[in-house]
Amino acid sequence: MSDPVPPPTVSEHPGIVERVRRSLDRVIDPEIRRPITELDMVGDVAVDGSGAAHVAIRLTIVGCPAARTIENDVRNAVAGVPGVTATIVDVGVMTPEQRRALTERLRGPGRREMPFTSDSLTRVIAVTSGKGGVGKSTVTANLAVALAASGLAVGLVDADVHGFSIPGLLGLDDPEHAGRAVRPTRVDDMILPPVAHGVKVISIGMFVDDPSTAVAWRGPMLHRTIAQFLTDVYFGDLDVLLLDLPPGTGDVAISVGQLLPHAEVLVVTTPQAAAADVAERSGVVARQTGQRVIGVIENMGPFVGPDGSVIDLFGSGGGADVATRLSIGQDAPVPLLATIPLSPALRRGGDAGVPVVLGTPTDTAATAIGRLAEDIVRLGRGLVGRPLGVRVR
Ligand SMILES: Nc1ncnc2c1ncn2[C@@H]1O[C@H](COP(=O)(O)OP(=O)(O)OP(=O)(O)O)[C@@H](O)[C@H]1O
Repeated sequence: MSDPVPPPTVSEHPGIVERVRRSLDRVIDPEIRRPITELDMVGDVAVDGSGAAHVAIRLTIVGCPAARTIENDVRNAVAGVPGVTATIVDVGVMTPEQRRALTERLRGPGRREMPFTSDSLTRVIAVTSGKGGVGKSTVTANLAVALAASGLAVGLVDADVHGFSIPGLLGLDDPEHAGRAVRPTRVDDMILPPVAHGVKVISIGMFVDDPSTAVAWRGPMLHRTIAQFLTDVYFGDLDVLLLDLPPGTGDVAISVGQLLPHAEVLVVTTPQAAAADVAERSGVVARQTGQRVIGVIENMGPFVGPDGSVIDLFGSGGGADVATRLSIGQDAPVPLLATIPLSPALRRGGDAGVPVVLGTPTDTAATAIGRLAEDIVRLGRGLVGRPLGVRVR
């Protein structure tokens, strides 16, 4: 669609068109997370004799889900420019050439490559567990949100293909289709990850109509999917990319090990001795692919009731035990980074799609996860001579 021919600029406010344009620097595309002026989404801008500003906006695709937000933000930004009496926004769509130019600019020209190499400034942290149901996804979702709340640019890949739960935990359910996650926006072959609580999220659950579909996938298909998540999804510049792996030592863990051999690994376990045995195995497999286990998280630890009574459902000591065992064979000891207690608020927050670190930040599980996030930032990559990879914006 071509931009409308602008009316003449009013003369009694010299430079007003430039000021209107500059005000649009503050309008951020909610999916790409960059100013619309940088994304060539602003077409002609003019101000007519009555002081009405005419702004042409080019959306990436027809039916862009962010259209309403962008239009409102444009109105608000332009309304603040002295001399502007009204704002008329003409919303159009980019031409295929403009769209191609945009995707090339964001991703670089030519063949798409995996941006998360060992040279990249993004810290890649894979979260694994031995057994299912130990709260790995709940902890990962909360950790991602806590890191984002501290000012970091955070991405989260839900690689738990057989039991994807991240969209639900972060409130990314499709309001129109019960049991389905929201669909990501596609700009040509570039996928824009939905953003929840400041975290850019991608999950297999966003691509399947029937949640049981993914369960049937074999190794090569899973590998291609994870590889595609890492190359075709536009995460932009991230400080931290978290991956929620499926429990155990299956195909996905091995693929992630091959695709991201420099990833740091967090192992989640419960205090139970039986869980500790299998948790250790996932850490060992991660290490075999070259990844480094940076810590153990013990989840579902003792719950202290309001009357001070302690409910010790899963016993104790599992986390410390895994940390000790994984320390053997690593040049530095593996720390037990956090003990997160059993917490009804943590469970409720997950069910409601509002992570406890935001919904009930004073809850003991929330404070434990908050400290975990701080420790992870403080630990940096932990490798001497490597860039820290963490940048507070
Ligand atoms: N500390 C906790 N206190 C109370 N409930 C918890 C806690 N951690 C997790 N849960 C609950 O336990 C259940 C399992 O959690 P979650 O789905 O995160 O586990 P998981 O390890 O990712 O499982 P899987 O890998 O098999 O998908 C959820 O209902 C979650 O709300």
